Amino acid sequence: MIPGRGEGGEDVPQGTVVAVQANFYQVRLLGGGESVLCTRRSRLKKLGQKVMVGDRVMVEEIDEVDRRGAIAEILPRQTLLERPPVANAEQILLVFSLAEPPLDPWQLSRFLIKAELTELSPCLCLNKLDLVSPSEQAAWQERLQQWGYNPLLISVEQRKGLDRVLGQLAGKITVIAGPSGVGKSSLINQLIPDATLRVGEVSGKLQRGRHTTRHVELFELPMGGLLADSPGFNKPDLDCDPTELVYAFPEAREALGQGACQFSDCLHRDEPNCQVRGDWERYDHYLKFLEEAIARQELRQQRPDEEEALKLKIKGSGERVYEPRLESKKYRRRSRRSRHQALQDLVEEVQSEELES
Ligand SMILES: Nc1nc2c(ncn2[C@@H]2O[C@H](COP(=O)(O)OP(=O)(O)OP(=O)(O)O)[C@@H](O)[C@H]2O)c(=O)[nH]1
Ligand SMILES: [Zn+2]
Repeated sequence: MIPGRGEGGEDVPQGTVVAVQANFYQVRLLGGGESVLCTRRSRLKKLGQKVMVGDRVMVEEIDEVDRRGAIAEILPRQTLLERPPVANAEQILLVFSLAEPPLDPWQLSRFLIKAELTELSPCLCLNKLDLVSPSEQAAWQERLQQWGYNPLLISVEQRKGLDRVLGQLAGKITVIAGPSGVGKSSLINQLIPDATLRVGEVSGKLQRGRHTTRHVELFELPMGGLLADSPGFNKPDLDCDPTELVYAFPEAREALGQGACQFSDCLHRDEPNCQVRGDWERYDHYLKFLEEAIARQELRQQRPDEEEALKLKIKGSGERVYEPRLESKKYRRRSRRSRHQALQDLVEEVQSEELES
C-alpha cells in the first residue's frame, strides 16, 4: 500500500484530523509522515459540514513540498462527543487521585455517570498510589469493583502502572478527563515525552485559551493512537433523560439484566416490585442524580429559551430553585457567536458552582 493511500490503493489519500485552528485543519495521513495543513472544500462548507478533531477525512490536492491540501470529504463518524468536540473517540480515560486531592466518591461517581452517558467507554485510572497505604489501595479497588469498574492504580511520579495505561490507549482515540490536580498533565507528559507530538498547540487571537471547551489539544501516542485533552468534560452536569440515568450505573444494569421492574416507566424510587432499588452503595447517588436530571428536564420543558440564562440550585434538602441570573456584561457583546459563547461560559459557571456547592 502506498503511504497515505486508501486500502485499495485508490487515488484519494485518507487521514485523521489532529487539530483544528480557525479554518485550517491539521491532518495526519494514513501511513505516517508529517501532517498536512488543509482547508475545507467549499462543497463541504455549503453542506454545512463541520470538520472536527478525530475526523477521518479524504484529502485532495496535496502539495508534498508545502505540506498543504484540501479536505474533500468527511467519512462517517463512529462516535461523536460534543464537549469536548471530538469525533471517533473510543474511550474516556478518567483520571482521579487517591490523595491530594482526596478521592471523593460523589465526584468520582458523577464523572463515571457522565462518561457512561456518552457512547464512549470509561476507563478509570487512580493516580498517586504512592501517597496511600497498600490496604487503602486495596480497599478502593474492592469498592470500585462493587461499582462495576476495574481501576488501574498508578503513580505517575514513581512511574508505576504506566505500561498498563499505555496498553489501554494504544491505537485508539481517547479523551482524558478528571478533576483538577489529580495529575493529568503529569501523566500526559510521562506518556508522551516528546513535546513535538503535541499536535494541537494553538496560537493567534482567534483562539480562546486552554480553559475553554472549544479548545481541544490532541497528542499522538508513541505507539499509535491519539489522546485528547480538554477541560470541556471536567464539569459534568447530568442532563440526561431521567429514565435513561439508571443505565449509567453498571450495578443497576446488572440488576435489570436479571429481571424487569413491574412498571416499564419505573424510576426506581418507591415503585412496587422495583428491581433496582435496594442495598447497593451507589443507590443514594442514583437518587440524587435522578433529582438533578428531573430538575433539568423540567427546566427544559417549562422554559426552553431561558434554560441557559437561569441558575439552577439544588439545595441540600433536594429542593430545586431556579434563580434568574443578573445580566452580566457577557450578554452585551454584539455578535451572535460571542453571545453564544457567553451563554456557554455561563452554563459552565453554573455547573461549576453546583459542583462546589
Ligand atoms: N505524590 C504524587 N504526586 C503526583 C503524582 N502525579 C502528579 N503529582 C503531582 O500532582 C500535582 C498536580 O499534577 P498535574 O499534572 O498538574 O495535575 P492536573 O490533573 O493536570 O491538574 P489541572 O491542570 O489543574 O487539571 C503536581 O504537583 C504533580 O507533581 C503522583 O503519582 N504522586
Ligand atoms: Zn424500578
